[in-house]
Amino acid sequence: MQDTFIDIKALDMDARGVGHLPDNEDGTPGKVIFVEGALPGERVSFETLRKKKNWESGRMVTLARASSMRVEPKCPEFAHCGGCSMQHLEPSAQVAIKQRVLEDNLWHIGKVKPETVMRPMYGPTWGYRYRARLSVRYVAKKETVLVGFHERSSSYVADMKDCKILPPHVAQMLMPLRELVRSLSIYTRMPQIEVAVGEDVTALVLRIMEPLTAADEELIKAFADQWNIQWWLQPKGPDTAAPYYPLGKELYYTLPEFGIRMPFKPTDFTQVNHQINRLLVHKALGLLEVQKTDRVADLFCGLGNFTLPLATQAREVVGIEGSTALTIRALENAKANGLSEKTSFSTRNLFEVTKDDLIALGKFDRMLVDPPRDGAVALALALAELRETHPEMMPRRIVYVSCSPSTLARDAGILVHRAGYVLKKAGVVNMFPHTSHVESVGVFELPE
Ligand SMILES: C[S@@+](CC[C@H](N)C(=O)[O-])C[C@H]1O[C@@H](n2cnc3c(N)ncnc32)[C@H](O)[C@@H]1O
Ligand code: SF4
Repeated sequence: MQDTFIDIKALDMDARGVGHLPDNEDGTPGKVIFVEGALPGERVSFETLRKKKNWESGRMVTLARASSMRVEPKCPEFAHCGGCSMQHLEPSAQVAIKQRVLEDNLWHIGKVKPETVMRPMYGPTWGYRYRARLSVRYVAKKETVLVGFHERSSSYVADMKDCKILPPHVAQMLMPLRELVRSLSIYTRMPQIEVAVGEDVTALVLRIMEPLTAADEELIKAFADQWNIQWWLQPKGPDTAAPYYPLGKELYYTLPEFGIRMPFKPTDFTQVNHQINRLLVHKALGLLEVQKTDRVADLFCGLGNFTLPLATQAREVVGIEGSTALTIRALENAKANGLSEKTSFSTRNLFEVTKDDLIALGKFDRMLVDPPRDGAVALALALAELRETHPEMMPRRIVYVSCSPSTLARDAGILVHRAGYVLKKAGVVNMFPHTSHVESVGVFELPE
């Protein structure tokens, strides 16, 4: 059978090329086709993997016309590993596409346009992933253990011998980790290893479903000595993770611009890379235009990543977070950095925050919001209601840091069309190069 060729017009959120089959004989448009590995501007043939009434998805077979933006993927695992989806696209074109995704979402979902689209923020392009969850699987057929990310659209673990987005010292450990796991008595009972890189130490959290034997303990201690890492053991949920060997090392990152040092646990939420985090904090605080006399809210504050730097500039900062463990860490970190007097923290489910809660919290001059993927719809609605009854209590400026352009767009729609804010600026942060994750920032202001 002859291959069907199509022209690729766009890229979808999973970095698949999007094209159409030719129009049908009755004049109706041909099916939409999503092609893995194809880029906008290219002409490709494809092999179908899924077929639905209105669309098909598949994999590129022949590249008849290549995009000028196509580059050779740096990682040999790229073809099968699900960790990256855009390595075949020139890095600046990846960012341009993410910016388009952000603007399209803001317009189509939120019906808003920023007054200014900010220049993208760049961090390191390779070796940036300081936090990662690696899956561990024993493959009986091959008599081997795999340690790595999942394969593309599958639950299998990729046969990942190297990785270009993990820091080189972590990537170098991938093969030795396979050997280590295989040599342990419980090699079928350890489903994952979490990695967290601090400034002085790299922690590996070993999820164990059965206790280690004395011989296992010797082996993993020798590994820690050889690779200069700290083992943590996690027998059950994330709260059970505890340092194991060697003890006395502390995982932390710093924000030198603000003289802040942040200890953290490897299972805590921290931004993916310390360098880009420094830029993000610098940029977000600049956009918030904090004044010395301001009372500021940091919502979804985690361990205080924005709260503590804010406290060096504002009169008072109130951090609110859903996880008790992180709230406690934020309190400890404020104390360790001499910022307790200017900060307070509490645990609250912000997915249920109401107008009355906002009134009870008191007036904030500015607000930093950094929610998980679900966004902050309850907050946006609460602010819209506040406008009706207590407009004097609304924060003048909001900086919204987002890891999901669609929920940012939804919340931006509410903030602009119902709460009366203006979307002054929006832009992307290239926090996750080569993946389809889009990190972005929006700046909202009340008109004078
Ligand atoms: C993207 S992280 C930001 C953390 C922090 N701002 C930082 O930069 O490290 C989102 C935070 O929201 C918290 N969170 C998730 N669901 C929440 C909820 N329903 N209410 C309050 N906080 C929540 C998470 O625990 C996490 O700390
Ligand atoms: S996640 Fe690592 S191993 Fe997988 S494709 Fe990306 S760079 Fe390669």
